Amino acid sequence: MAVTHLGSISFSSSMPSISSPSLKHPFNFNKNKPLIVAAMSDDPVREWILSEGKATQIKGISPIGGGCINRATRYDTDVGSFFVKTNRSIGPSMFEGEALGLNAMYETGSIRVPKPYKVGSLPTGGSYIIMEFIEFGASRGNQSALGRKLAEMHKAAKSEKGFGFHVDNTIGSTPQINTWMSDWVEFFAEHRLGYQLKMAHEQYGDPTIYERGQRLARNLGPLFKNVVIEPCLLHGDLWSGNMTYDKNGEPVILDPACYYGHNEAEFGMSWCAGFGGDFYKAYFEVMPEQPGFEERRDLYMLYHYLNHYNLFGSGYRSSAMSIIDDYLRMLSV
Ligand SMILES: Nc1ncnc2c1ncn2[C@@H]1O[C@H](COP(=O)(O)OP(=O)(O)OP(=O)(O)O)[C@@H](O)[C@H]1O
Repeated sequence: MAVTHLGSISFSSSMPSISSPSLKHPFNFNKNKPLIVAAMSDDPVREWILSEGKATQIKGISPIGGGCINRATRYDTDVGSFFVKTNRSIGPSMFEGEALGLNAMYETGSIRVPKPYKVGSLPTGGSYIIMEFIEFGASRGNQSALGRKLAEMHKAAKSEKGFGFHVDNTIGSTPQINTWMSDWVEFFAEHRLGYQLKMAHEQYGDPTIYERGQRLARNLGPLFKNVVIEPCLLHGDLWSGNMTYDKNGEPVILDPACYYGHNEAEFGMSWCAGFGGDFYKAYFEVMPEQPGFEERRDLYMLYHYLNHYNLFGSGYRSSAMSIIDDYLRMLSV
């Protein structure tokens, strides 16, 4: 099994090495001392919890429902609980992307996110991620706190590399390309809209949405007039299933598809996020609304509608198509 070092966090995996200088290992893993894994343990999750996790006893293991893609489990130990997700068929790259995203958000010290501890391969194939277990309270809570803390995260984490992320990750189970680019409009046109449009064309043989969508993607410029766009750290998949509150009522965000992008792109899933007036008011107090925000709302939703079309089929096609047609009319292209 190859060993990947991500700055000072270490993930055992078969993936090539990637680096992210901001990452820190929760248990003071010594980055100068490579982790040598002679043979893969039969149960690497248990092994990690009982070694680097510092537990001496696992008191209980229980399944957690709610996720669609992975199996989620709670491990209760004498040093507290751990949250573990496993995937029986996909290698560790998906969880590495999740861990890098969680860690980047965690490091901002703004909104609460579970701290990632470990990613690795399973001996039977597949992969796992171990992270901090968070005791949840109500699933709906203070919207102002959510808006303010999300904006604080956007404000705190800026990228010097431009728009993109350290690794490609997934949005749902669709690949999300995060190759760094210096221009946001080009990034969004190519890696967000362009990628999904190509997928729809290949998957469904849908030249209409492809051609009209590409025409829109080539003509986005006027929608960004007089806007200063900084690469902010985005959760990337912020809908109600990925937001909750801890038992103290603090907002928590989970299961990210992080990248550095235009902050407004964070609202692309707002059609199933339940953001209300209090949320936006608090958000804009920290990250002021920019000119043309309302005109760009649908554009950012389009990416996610296209992704839903690609993931779940034709039920989402008409939403995507009508957004594209409206913009083509508005922009006269
Ligand atoms: N750190 C955590 N601590 C406690 N419970 C968690 C934690 N992270 C997630 N959960 C719970 O576990 C469930 C499954 O997690 P998650 O949604 O991340 O799974 P997934 O299969 O990767 O996601 P999805 O299929 O929704 O994309 C969630 O509904 C959530 O309630």
